Amino acid sequence: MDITRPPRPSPDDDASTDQVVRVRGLRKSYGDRVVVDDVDLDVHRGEVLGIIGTNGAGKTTTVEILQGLRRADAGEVRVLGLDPARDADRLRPLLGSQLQSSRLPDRMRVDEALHLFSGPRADGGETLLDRFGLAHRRGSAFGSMSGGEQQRLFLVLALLNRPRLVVLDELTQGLDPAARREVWAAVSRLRSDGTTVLLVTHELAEAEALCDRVVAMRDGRVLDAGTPAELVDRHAGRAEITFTLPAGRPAEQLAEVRALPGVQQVRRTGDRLAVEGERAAIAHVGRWLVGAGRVPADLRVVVPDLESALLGLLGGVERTAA
Ligand SMILES: Nc1ncnc2c1ncn2[C@@H]1O[C@H](COP(=O)(O)OP(=O)(O)OP(=O)(O)O)[C@@H](O)[C@H]1O
Repeated sequence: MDITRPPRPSPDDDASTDQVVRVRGLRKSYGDRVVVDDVDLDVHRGEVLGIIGTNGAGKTTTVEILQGLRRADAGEVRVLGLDPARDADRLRPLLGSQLQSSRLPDRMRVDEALHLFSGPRADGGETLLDRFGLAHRRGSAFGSMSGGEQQRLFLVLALLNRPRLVVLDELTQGLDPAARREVWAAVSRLRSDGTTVLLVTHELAEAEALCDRVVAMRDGRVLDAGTPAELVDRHAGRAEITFTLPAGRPAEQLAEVRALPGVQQVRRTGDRLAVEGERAAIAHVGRWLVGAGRVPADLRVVVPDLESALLGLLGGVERTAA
């Protein structure tokens, strides 16, 4: 398993006008503790970039530096061509943020919040409420809204001033599964609109569903970056397919399954097979079962996902350190 750092992009990459965020060699310490350690990050226009990783990995610190809320100790940071430390006033109107600890006064109504957060670039507050399913709540107090509605309101507020970059930090933390799905649907609408989004999350299913690319961090460092599928291919365990063999000749069937593309290991216990392999093996075993005449009732497939990829990545780091 290769957990080496991804290649550092050359300085010329900045020439692309599609680059919304460009970070090179970012460092930040609190006291003598380094919490962001030589981080490179790129966000391109129209993409949803996820930052995932362990607790205390430095994710929030990184996105707060990008927004000019904290100062870097070293490194180059450009957001929409601006240096957040020097140009915070010019940058702020171009960003839409939902921060990890966002909250509004319980008695503030939705329409009051829209008014309060409207800047000179604000546009289409009513349309946004409608799009995110909150039009009927415009007269409601914040404190009377469900967790999912509150988070969707934060999305509306983050979008109100037509930002060129939206930063979402732990958007679905503490939400129940149904509310989380509502918020995911809202973010995926942003994605299909081509909004550029930087999303910090612990929810790996969320990152997998919503992000074009993800950056995995631990202890202030980037471990790897790529599309969710690339990280799964590089670091997740194998796919596992288990089933009872269809009636026939088990020894021949076993040999056929072993020979299927992507299959790496087959264990047989009685008439039950456990097949391990690349994700492609799922398709080939499925086709073989259909060809064998009957899809077994006990067919079970465990597909490697981003969660197993992150665990594999963290495990790889530990093995390397040992
Ligand atoms: N103001 C601060 N002073 C001292 N240490 C801090 C401060 N803010 C954050 N830290 C520490 O820096 C480290 C990185 O914190 P950060 O919030 O960036 O991590 P994170 O990856 O967002 O973590 P989590 O997923 O738990 O929110 C943590 O160990 C945290 O305790």
